[in-house]
Amino acid sequence: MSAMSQTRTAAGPRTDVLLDVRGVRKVYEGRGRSVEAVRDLTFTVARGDLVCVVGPSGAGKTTLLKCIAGLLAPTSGEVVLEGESVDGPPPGMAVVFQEYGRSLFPWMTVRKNVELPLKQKKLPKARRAELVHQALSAVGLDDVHGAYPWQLSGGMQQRVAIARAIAYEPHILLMDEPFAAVDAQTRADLEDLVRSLWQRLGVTTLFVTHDIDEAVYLGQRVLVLSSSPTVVLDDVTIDLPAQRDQLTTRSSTRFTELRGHVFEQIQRAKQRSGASVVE
Ligand SMILES: Nc1ncnc2c1ncn2[C@@H]1O[C@H](COP(=O)(O)OP(=O)(O)OP(=O)(O)O)[C@@H](O)[C@H]1O
Repeated sequence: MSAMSQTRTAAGPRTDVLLDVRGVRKVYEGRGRSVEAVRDLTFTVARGDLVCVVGPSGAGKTTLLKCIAGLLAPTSGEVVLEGESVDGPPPGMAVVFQEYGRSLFPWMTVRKNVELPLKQKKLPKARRAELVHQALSAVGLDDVHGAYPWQLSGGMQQRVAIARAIAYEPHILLMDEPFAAVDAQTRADLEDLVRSLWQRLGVTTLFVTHDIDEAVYLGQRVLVLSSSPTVVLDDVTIDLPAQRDQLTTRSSTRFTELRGHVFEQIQRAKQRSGASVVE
C-alpha cells in the first residue's frame, strides 16, 4: 500500500464492523478447466460506510459481490455479515444491479414492484404503503406509482430499483455497476441521489464500479482490486468534504490527486493479465 492509502486497521481493531470479507477465493469449475476469478480478498466495512470497489474489467468485482450477497458460494474463505456467516441471501441486504430492465417486473406497476419485497417480509399493508410512498418520494418519483416500468426512461427505472432497495430498509445496500447503462447526465444525477440517500438514511453501502471518477466522487473509501491474482491492491481513504457536488468536487485539486492515484493503481493492475486458468 502507498503513502496515500490508509489501512482501516491502522487505528486499531474496528469495533463496529458490519461486513467482514475473510480470505474469499472463488474458482469457477468448468469442463476440464478451472478459472480462479478471485484469489484472496480480505477487507471489512464498518456500519454506515460508503465503500466503492473499483478494478479492471474481469478483476472479479461481480464475483465478489455475488459471494457477499450469498448468491455464490466462495471456494474458500468466508463472508460474515453482522456476525453471521453468509451462506445464502441474508435478510438484511438489498442489491441493485446494472440491468434495471431485467430486475423490475414489467407486468407490475412501479408501486407493486417496490412493494413486492415488503410483502415477502410480511409487513402489514399500511406499513408497506407508507414505505413505498416514502421510498418513491426519496428518489423523486412521486408521480409514477401507477406507471409500468416500460413506460419510464432508463434513469427512472433505475430510480425505481433504488426505491425498492431502500424501502426494504436494508442494513447493507450492494450496488453492482448500477449506472453503467444510463447516459452521462442521468448518471451524474443518480450518483448525487446515492450520496444524498446515504447521508439521509445512513445505510451502509458497497458500490462496485469500473469508473474511477465515480468511485472517488461517491466513496468514503475506495478499494482497488488487482487482477490475476485478484487481491485488494489498495484501500484509499477519500478525504474530500462530505458535501460534494459534480462541479466543485470534480474540479478540486484533491479530487484530481485521488483520481490520479487510483488511476495509477488500476494501470498497475491492468499490466497483469485476466483471471488465471489454474488447471
Ligand atoms: N460462471 C463463470 N464461469 C467461468 N468463469 C467465470 C464465470 N463468471 C465469471 N467468470 C470469469 O471470472 C473472471 C471475473 O469475472 P467477474 O464478472 O467477476 O469480473 P468483473 O470484475 O465484474 O468484470 P467486469 O468489470 O468486466 O464486469 C472473468 O475472467 C470471468 O470470465
